[in-house]
Amino acid sequence: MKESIICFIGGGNMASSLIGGLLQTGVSANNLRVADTNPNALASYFPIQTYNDNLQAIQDANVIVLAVKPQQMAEVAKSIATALPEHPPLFISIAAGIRIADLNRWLGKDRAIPIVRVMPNTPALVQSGASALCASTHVSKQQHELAENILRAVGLTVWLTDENMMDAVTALSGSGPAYFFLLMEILEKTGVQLGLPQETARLLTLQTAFGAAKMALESSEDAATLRARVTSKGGTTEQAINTLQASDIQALFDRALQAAQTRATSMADEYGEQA
Ligand SMILES: NC(=O)C1=CN([C@@H]2O[C@H](COP(=O)(O)OP(=O)(O)OC[C@H]3O[C@@H](n4cnc5c(N)ncnc54)[C@H](OP(=O)(O)O)[C@@H]3O)[C@@H](O)[C@H]2O)C=CC1
Ligand SMILES: O=C(O)[C@@H]1CCC=N1
Repeated sequence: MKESIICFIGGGNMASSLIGGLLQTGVSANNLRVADTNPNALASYFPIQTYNDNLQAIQDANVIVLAVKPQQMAEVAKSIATALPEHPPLFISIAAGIRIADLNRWLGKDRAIPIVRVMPNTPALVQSGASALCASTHVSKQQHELAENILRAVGLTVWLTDENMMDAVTALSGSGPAYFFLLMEILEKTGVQLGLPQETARLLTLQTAFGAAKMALESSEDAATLRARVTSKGGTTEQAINTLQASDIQALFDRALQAAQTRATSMADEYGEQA
């Protein structure tokens, strides 16, 4: 990965998290590029080369990370196709929903293009991302390792052989940080309502979230057991958990993640097949 030139097309929220995370891990700024409709804003954040011309940005790149919105992907990929060399570089797409087959058709028409579809998440910015990766059959062993090295530099990686699982991953870990941030917002607000100063409620919320995640990651016990250890019989936690379960919090999350997964699948149809 050290010598590879990695070019991001689209420099929004997710690309910025990946770029920031890669820079933090020691990837040289000389090896990273980003193209965006508004490159000036990015140039002030990151010490890397920025472009407003995608075709100029991809010249000599070993890896092209497609990081535009799903609805922009067909147009962007078809335009890049016009400038691809005989031996195309590795493409990494992070777009929700967009299928490898559609990307290959837009990028290569009938020729095979090495594509790894990835669903990362924004904690990549602090090297704590979670990414699922799925490779097209045209990805070489070296390119497979390259994609793995890029994403592993910013967090956990898991490989999927069944691309159909990517929409479930999107619902779980792609969107997942937002669920935890929402819970943090709720806990902080409720703490204030219970009489705590705002900053105290904020700090206690964040440290509790961090501590619970760290403990769950480092423990050999499952989340249900760790929860039971907090829940003293006849105590305070029991009251809170009973209240949450009386409103069927499991059913609520079932519906929420189902809705996210369904949207990922519908985006694939909306912006893929017919695009
Ligand atoms: N945000 C997240 O947590 C995650 C996002 N993703 C995926 O990442 C992708 C990007 O999402 P996100 O970063 O949130 O979206 P953003 O809108 O923040 O980023 C997309 C960027 O691409 C730019 N852009 C638009 N058209 C072009 C073009 N033709 N050429 C170059 N750049 C262009 C946009 O500019 P402008 O604003 O001017 O249009 C914008 O800056 C999506 O496909 C999403 O599904 C995946 C996992 C997590
Ligand atoms: O909300 C979205 O569509 C993107 C994909 C996963 C996280 N953000």
